[in-house]
Amino acid sequence: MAILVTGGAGYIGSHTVAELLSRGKEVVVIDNLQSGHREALLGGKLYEGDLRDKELLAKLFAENDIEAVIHFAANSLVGESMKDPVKYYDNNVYGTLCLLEAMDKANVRKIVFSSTAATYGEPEKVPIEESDATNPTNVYGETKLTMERMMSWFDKVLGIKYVALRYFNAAGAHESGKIGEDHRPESHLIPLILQTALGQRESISVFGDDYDTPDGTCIRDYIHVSDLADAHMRAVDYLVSGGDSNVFNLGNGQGFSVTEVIAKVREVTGREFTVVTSPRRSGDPAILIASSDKARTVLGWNPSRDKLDDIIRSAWEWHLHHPNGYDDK
Ligand SMILES: O=c1ccn([C@@H]2O[C@H](COP(=O)(O)OP(=O)(O)O[C@H]3O[C@H](CO)[C@H](O)[C@H](O)[C@H]3O)[C@@H](O)[C@H]2O)c(=O)[nH]1
Repeated sequence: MAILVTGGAGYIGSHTVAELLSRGKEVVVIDNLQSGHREALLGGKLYEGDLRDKELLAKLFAENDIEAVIHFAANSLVGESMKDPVKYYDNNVYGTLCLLEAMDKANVRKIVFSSTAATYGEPEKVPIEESDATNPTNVYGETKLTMERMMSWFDKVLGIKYVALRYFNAAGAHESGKIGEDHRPESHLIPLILQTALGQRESISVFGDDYDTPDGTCIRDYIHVSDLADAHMRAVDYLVSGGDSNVFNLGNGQGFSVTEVIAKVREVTGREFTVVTSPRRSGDPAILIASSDKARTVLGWNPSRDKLDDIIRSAWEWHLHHPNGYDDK
């Protein structure tokens, strides 16, 4: 039986496909290649198309014996979501509805999917636990929370079991050096600093140095993308072995400030570059740190690449050898 990976050509999706393949699993991917890259797929059977294409989904489920679904396909830019909410509700929420409808028709009743720390909004306390209040401060986070709520009703009414994985800040690249992060446009901190270290950007902007943190810059919990991929394997195994619907945070439980991340990039790359201070980016909480105790206890997840050093080293390898991302074959 196969695992269906939606959005399998994207950043976290492609690392999860690589992990599934290395474990000898049969993999089917659906991706509209809007932000994903064909070259990011190290294997599997690709259906190029959109989740909202009900005919394509029906064909995919008819042609393959799907055991469980791992659902990544979504738009995930906070800023864009505040300019174009229609796009986010349509692709993220309606796309998920189409997927759940097709799963029900095909009698596939297990789904693991990407949720986000953005479901919490401004946290009440850190580290954040899954039982803490969810008050998204942007459309992107709201659509992901809506997807979680939909899943819980599809469980109650139709018996579709789900695991929602709330990622904190995904970073790093695959150890093979073959796949890594390539967003267009890029908006994430670590790839932007690495592009600056490569000389592709004039400077890196620090968005705000007057936060209530020790050095005044925002603190985030960076987690290696391959550790995220591993958590997806565990979540599928958990559902296959009869686990009930559940929500898990995925982070390291350790926070690093923007200034600390920049210092680490200088250390790892040995390169000098210009850093400028810019105004705060709207909607950025000062500190986001996960409690991942639940994932550790219930899923047996133990992120091994838990040092910022490993994350930045692997990302630097990818950027050095693919300065133009997947355009460099
Ligand atoms: O040029 C930059 C880019 C980012 N930052 C700062 O670096 C930190 C990390 O920013 P990212 O954009 O890399 O990540 P976010 O924490 O904003 O976003 C992450 O969490 C979000 C939810 O909170 C979404 O899930 C998103 O996809 C995910 O990358 C933030 O404090 C941000 O202000 C800068 O100082 N300069």
